[in-house]
Amino acid sequence: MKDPVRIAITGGAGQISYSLIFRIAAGDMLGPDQPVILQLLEIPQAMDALNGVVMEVNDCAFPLVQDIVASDDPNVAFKDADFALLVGARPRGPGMERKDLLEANAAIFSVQGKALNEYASRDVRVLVVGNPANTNALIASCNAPDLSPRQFTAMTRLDHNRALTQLAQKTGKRVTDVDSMIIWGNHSATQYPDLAHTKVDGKPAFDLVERDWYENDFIPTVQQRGAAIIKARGASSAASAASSAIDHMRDWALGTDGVVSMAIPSDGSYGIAEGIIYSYPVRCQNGDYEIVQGLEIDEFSRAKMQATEDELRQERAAVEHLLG
Ligand SMILES: NC(=O)c1ccc[n+]([C@@H]2O[C@H](COP(=O)([O-])OP(=O)(O)OC[C@H]3O[C@@H](n4cnc5c(N)ncnc54)[C@H](O)[C@@H]3O)[C@@H](O)[C@H]2O)c1
Ligand SMILES: O=C(O)C[C@H](O)C(=O)O
Repeated sequence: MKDPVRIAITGGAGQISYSLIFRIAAGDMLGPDQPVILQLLEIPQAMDALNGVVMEVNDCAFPLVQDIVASDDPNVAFKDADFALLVGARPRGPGMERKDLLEANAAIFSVQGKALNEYASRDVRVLVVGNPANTNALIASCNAPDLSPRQFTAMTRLDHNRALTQLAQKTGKRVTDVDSMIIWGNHSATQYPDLAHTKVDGKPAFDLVERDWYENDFIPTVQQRGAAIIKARGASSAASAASSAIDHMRDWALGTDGVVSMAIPSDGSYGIAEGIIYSYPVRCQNGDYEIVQGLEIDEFSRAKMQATEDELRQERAAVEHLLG
């Protein structure tokens, strides 16, 4: 049996965690031969609810779970963490944009960045799910100067997965037939789901779908999917967010043949200047990710990539005081 890894999950009593924790405990993230120690963080007012979640995890008798730590202290929850899934934050309600949460949630990520810097494993991989995820990840990273910025990522995998299904359904194929889906930019309504490089069953997506569907149906549907779910469910996406968080971490840690979307520190690739957490197409191997390079960008794509970059720069400007 392998040595256990420590997985910190914040917002342990929330909606997303109610799916996420159990799937990680079952081995969906790191495989059926990887024991885990779960380190769950909540705010003091939610500790009773968190203890209820711990009771349920125990009652599942998951063979992979070696220990569970439940705490309201980030320094305890992040101690020696190999993976940190930062989910705990306020969700938006109807009529709000994700950036409206910036003020309420930003402070959480500066505190947690400092705690990760001080207490987590030096190799910790961090995924920010709490919204606005890209800018919260930037805040956490800037408050963790002893860790590499590359260790801080934000989740656009849910957008990626949404886009896969939209295209598969439109073309009458399966999601596994779709290759090189790309989400560029922010996990927000300005994100750019790009089909210019996507293939379905080996054929360019643009040979199979109308331009009108792409511009006026596919792009807005993916951009607005979170709001559509809030309208339908009366609460923001939870099980699908948990599933995508697992996909993101699994591919990062264990690798994947395909192209996936991850929001990562911009490094100048594709003309996106440094200083923001921007979603790029990446390939994951040997526990690391690399941006897919060399894709041709036409004028339509360039304008959309620029718009979402502009929004991220505005979000950054609004939290400059928290960037350390
Ligand atoms: N990136 C994405 O694709 C994506 C998808 C879905 C939801 N989200 C976001 O994820 C976040 C969580 O969503 P949810 O539906 O689970 O919300 P929720 O309100 O059900 O749960 C959030 C939990 O976080 C806890 N929390 C708040 N502050 C905390 C802190 N400082 N430390 C630890 N825990 C804290 C709360 O007590 C609560 O239990 C929201 O911001 C939501 O918008 C992101
Ligand atoms: O849309 C939201 O506010 C929740 C989440 O970010 C989503 O995309 O479902």
